[in-house]
Amino acid sequence: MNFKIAVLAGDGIGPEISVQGVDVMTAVCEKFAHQVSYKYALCGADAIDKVGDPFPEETYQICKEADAVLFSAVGDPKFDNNPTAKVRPEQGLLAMRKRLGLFANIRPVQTFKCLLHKSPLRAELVEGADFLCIRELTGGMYFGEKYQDNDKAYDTNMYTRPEIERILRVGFEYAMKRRKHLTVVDKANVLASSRLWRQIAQEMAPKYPEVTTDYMYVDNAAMRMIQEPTFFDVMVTENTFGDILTDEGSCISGSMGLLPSASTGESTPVFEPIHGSWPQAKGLNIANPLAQILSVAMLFEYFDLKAEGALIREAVDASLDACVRTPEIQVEGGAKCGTKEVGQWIVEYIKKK
Ligand SMILES: NC(=O)c1ccc[n+]([C@@H]2O[C@H](COP(=O)([O-])OP(=O)(O)OC[C@H]3O[C@@H](n4cnc5c(N)ncnc54)[C@H](O)[C@@H]3O)[C@@H](O)[C@H]2O)c1
Ligand SMILES: CC(C)[C@H](C(=O)O)[C@@H](O)C(=O)O
Ligand SMILES: [Mg+2]
Repeated sequence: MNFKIAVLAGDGIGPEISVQGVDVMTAVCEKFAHQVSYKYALCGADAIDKVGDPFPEETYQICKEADAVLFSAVGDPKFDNNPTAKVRPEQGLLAMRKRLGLFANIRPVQTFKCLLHKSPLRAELVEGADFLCIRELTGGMYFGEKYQDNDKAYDTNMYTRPEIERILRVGFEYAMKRRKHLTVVDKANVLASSRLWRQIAQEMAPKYPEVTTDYMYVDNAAMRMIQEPTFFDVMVTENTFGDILTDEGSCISGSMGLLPSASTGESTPVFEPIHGSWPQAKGLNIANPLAQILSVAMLFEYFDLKAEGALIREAVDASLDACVRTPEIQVEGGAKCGTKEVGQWIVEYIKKK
């Protein structure tokens, strides 16, 4: 392959983890004789500060022309603490997803054997948990009509049939490739939008007779995820619910810094950690780069380059086993490692293989 990669590092810990993702990408490309070139582009608060737009047109063009985007994180306290700011870093991320038509966000929730005790849940409970959350990414409340004044505000949770059908199809197809169990997560007992989701899912289910399809209210799903995470194989849900449930999912793995994702759809796919810019950790070399690095593994797998993805996963497992870990998942008495040390250990492992 001759990869053209757009790199959007963003804000907070974004630039630090981005470097590690790029270095891993380069190392794997060298190993497997792929060509790779990078174009760096502005987004988020950084882009607002520099050009006044969280997703400048130039960034869009760079993404559009790339084979894939390696995205890190956006967000800054100066906007988080100013609820009336009209231009916000997160709008850049949403604009990227919308303009690239990335309606399907694949968020795997997995456990690592040596990290089972790092979960706030009992190790025996999370052991073996391995599911995908398919999160709809370009619809719902995030993109529906909004209004805000000093006395009233609303967001509209709107979904159309084609939007629902295409994301459910992704859910059924992933279920077919996995353990053939799809859980449709909704709030159909209250929300009209959820009732349409459930109606369409019921229409589609007979086309996938091998898949066991069940329906679960989101409040129950939030409980079941920590009560019996091994219950799930593939869950499919709307934008807002998927956002919330996957942060919860990171507690199954043991850290927010472990969950990668792939945002796919009509145009250039984006590979991005599920976590944010963790501004408090900016520049401290403590952010876990594994969510970013595993996003690179998902990038290769998206292009059906399985050995490349597998090598990254092997290197990540080896780093964890060797206790080359960032502080939040380090063992007592373990070596002091940071973002760079973990990333570069993985790069060296790949080079030596
Ligand atoms: N995709 C994105 O760019 C994205 C996602 C979520 C939040 N945000 C933005 O990030 C900013 C901070 O939001 P937040 O504090 O709610 O969420 P966050 O994900 O940035 O941080 C929440 C907590 O998760 C942990 N964490 C996050 N990343 C980690 C990593 N790489 N390694 C280890 N631990 C990690 C930390 O304990 C942190 O306190 C806000 O501006 C928010 O809008 C952006
Ligand atoms: C920053 C925010 C817009 C974003 C989302 O809600 O989609 C983030 O939380 C995520 O999970 O990627
Ligand atoms: Mg989120």
